[in-house]
Amino acid sequence: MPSFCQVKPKELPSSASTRPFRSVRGVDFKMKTIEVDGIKVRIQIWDTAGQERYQTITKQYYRRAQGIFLVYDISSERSYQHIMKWVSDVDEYAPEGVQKILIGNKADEEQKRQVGREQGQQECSLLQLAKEYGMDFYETSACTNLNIKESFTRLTELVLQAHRKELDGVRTRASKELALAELEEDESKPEGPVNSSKTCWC
Ligand SMILES: Nc1nc2c(ncn2[C@@H]2O[C@H](COP(=O)(O)OP(=O)(O)OP(=O)(O)O)[C@@H](O)[C@H]2O)c(=O)[nH]1
Repeated sequence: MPSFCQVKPKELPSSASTRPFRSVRGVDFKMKTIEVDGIKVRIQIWDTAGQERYQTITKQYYRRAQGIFLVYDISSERSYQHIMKWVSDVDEYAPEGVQKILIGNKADEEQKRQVGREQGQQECSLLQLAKEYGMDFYETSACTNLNIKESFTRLTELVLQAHRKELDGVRTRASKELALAELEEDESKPEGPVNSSKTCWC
């Protein structure tokens, strides 16, 4: 197993089309095209820095997010404990319907593992956390490509599903409002036949 890795952790496999990262302070940006259910989807990936000093900037990026990966390092108990903080930040700053996936990265570092895949029934066990917040969970490795494509595809699927539900909701509301407006219009019309001699100009 390599002790270091040249691959950026949130990168997708090279099979997807890419543009280089544009580095802003504390935030990296990348675009990818991936295929979900036979549909080509272009996604924007904002990789925000974890360090405290970038928090003011990075929090501003939560607002327009449709999907969020909460990433910890399986070889760092500390990074796992920080997940609760990320979760509360997401609750506070991200839009309500944002889709979330919990990621335990560096799965190739098995010999250094500090965070168990399943930590029994303990209150803050990994799966409990994922369940509590309704999140899917993957262990990934940017070194071996484990679950990288799968997790991006899943998050994209979740975002698309949520988007469809929202559109359906808008459509249903719009058609109900239209039906109501038509009903009101009908009710406001005078009853009985219209006097043609008064309305006809010919
Ligand atoms: N072994 C292993 N190393 C990894 C993996 N992913 C990232 N690394 C290494 O971990 C280190 C930190 O990676 P970064 O990409 O800077 O991590 P980050 O979470 O974006 O860090 P911040 O932006 O500072 O929050 C680098 O040395 C990477 O090569 C992985 O899956 N396995």
